[in-house]
Amino acid sequence: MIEVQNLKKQFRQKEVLRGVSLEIKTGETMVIIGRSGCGKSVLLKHMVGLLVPDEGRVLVDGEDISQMSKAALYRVREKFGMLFQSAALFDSMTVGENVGIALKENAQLPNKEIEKIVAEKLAMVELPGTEHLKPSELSGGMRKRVGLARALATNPQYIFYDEPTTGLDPIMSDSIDSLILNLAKSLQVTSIVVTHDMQSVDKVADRVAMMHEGRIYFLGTRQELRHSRDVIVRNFVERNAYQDVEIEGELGRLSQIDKKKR
Ligand SMILES: Nc1ncnc2c1ncn2[C@@H]1O[C@H](COP(=O)(O)OP(=O)(O)OP(=O)(O)O)[C@@H](O)[C@H]1O
Repeated sequence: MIEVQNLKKQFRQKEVLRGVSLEIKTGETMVIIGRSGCGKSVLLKHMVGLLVPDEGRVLVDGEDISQMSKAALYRVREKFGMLFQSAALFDSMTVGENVGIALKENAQLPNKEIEKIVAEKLAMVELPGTEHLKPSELSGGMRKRVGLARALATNPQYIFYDEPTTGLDPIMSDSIDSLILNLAKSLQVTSIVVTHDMQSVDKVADRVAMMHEGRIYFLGTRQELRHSRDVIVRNFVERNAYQDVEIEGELGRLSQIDKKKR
């Protein structure tokens, strides 16, 4: 279980997290949504110990990772698999080498064993037998799958996905969502997914946390999200980004009229 408690983070003058609290239960898929720049990635980075909070803390299975030593954090991170937005593959290495990199660095396994695990993980992401390819030979969707196979290599308990479907066409996005769903079921991992993509929310989320103005504004199941009558939630869900601009424009116009009257 991951417990985020009253997390605050400021960059220069900008308060990005203003007291975020969130519990992610073992085995669930939590999807974090919110408008661009609202702090989703910053929250995710705190959860994996890449950022240190100004206030508050993050507990992973009861251990506070916020102030941990590097060595202790390294041990906790062995529970994590991370799929970053860009998939972050090394272009000079083959697919097989990319997937096996953590096993080579940490586990000190014999090469034959590493090859076996790499083949198994590539099969899990439906890319069997692609070990010899170079990342430059892959499509965007395939790169994400390889990134996911690499995240799975060390048998993580928690998988973090940062915008897993961004930049992919709808069919490719859907197949990545299916994969997230299948892995969550078959491996019983806890998944944390940051996304803008409402199709993904509908497909994979057990619960949804929507961030707004540095806090968790909505927390509930995907059905509750769909049925919410809250204007800010509705705006996001219906992708009605223009409405905010219209409201702001309208308020600006009204305040001008008000000034003239005075
Ligand atoms: N290391 C940093 N230094 C300074 N500012 C940062 C840093 N990391 C993030 N920010 C700022 O924090 C805010 C939130 O960024 P974040 O990447 O978490 O947004 P996001 O919700 O993930 O957006 P998107 O959906 O566009 O990826 C932004 O204004 C960003 O510029």
